[in-house]
Amino acid sequence: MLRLTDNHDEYQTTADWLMSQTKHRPQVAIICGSGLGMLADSLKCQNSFAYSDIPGFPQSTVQGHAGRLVFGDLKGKSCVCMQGRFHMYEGHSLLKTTFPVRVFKLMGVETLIVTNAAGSLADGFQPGDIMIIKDHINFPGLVGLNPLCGPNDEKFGPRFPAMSDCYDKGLRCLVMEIAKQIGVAGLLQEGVYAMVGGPNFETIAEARLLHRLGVDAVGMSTVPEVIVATHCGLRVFGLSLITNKVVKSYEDSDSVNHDGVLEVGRLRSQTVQQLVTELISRMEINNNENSNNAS
Ligand SMILES: O=P(O)(O)O[C@@H]1C[C@H](O)[C@@H](CO)O1
Ligand code: HPA
Repeated sequence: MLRLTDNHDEYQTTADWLMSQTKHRPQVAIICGSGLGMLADSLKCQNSFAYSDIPGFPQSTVQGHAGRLVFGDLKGKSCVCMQGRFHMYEGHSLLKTTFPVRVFKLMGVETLIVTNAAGSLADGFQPGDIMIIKDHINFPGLVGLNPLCGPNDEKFGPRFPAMSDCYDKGLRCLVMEIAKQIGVAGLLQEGVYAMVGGPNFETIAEARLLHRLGVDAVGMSTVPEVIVATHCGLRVFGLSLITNKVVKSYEDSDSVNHDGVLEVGRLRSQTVQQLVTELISRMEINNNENSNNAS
């Protein structure tokens, strides 16, 4: 079993170090998926840190994940943006892949926005569509690979957290509204994201299985971050950029590759950025600066 040695002090040490290096006290955290690192570009008054300079932080090894933490202001809200996330297939434990989420909680963040690149199973979805995540299936979790395995840290949350409403409904409706107002509603979908372990893409038999199980989009990340965020009481919103259709037919000669995934990220970067910027601008924040109950 992958374990899992982090303790509360390790998160606190990293949070304290960051708060000693920046004046920003973020209310919103954004995790950028493959090829979506430009989400940090809209932040004003930036302070940025290479992951390699942050005590306790894991390192990004995947192309399209720059490995930088960017603090800044966006439309009156203080934000922190991860340009690069950590994946289980890189060799990190699941708890390590979610390390920043608890650090953000200790810094006072109350809302987490997760983004990813994903392949579509749903028949009506096209590459370039943007899927609001309504729910997820945690395939690694179904066989016991869950970031919450091991001793529970009650300071963060309960032993048995509910996951039936982890993607905030109010924020999902708000993004639908925004999409209509900025004229991109035609690109928007809503659906179920499934996490698989990767790093290989799916076989055709696996793709057919996922399709039958009701998966709309599949990827290799996000779910552990959402579980840890929900466990510690963060409000969560998630977007999948559909970068490819998952091949479901033996007759189909298409095949997916990471460069193609990054290319669709570049093509849709502006629209994703617009949606996330407007969401942050319009979302309500409790302004509970550093009044979290996890410290
Ligand atoms: O970090 P995300 O989930 O956006 O990355 C996806 C899944 C793999 O890491 C990679 C495959 O192209 O993109
Ligand atoms: N499968 C899994 N992960 C992915 C895909 C895919 O087709 N596209 C982007 N990330």
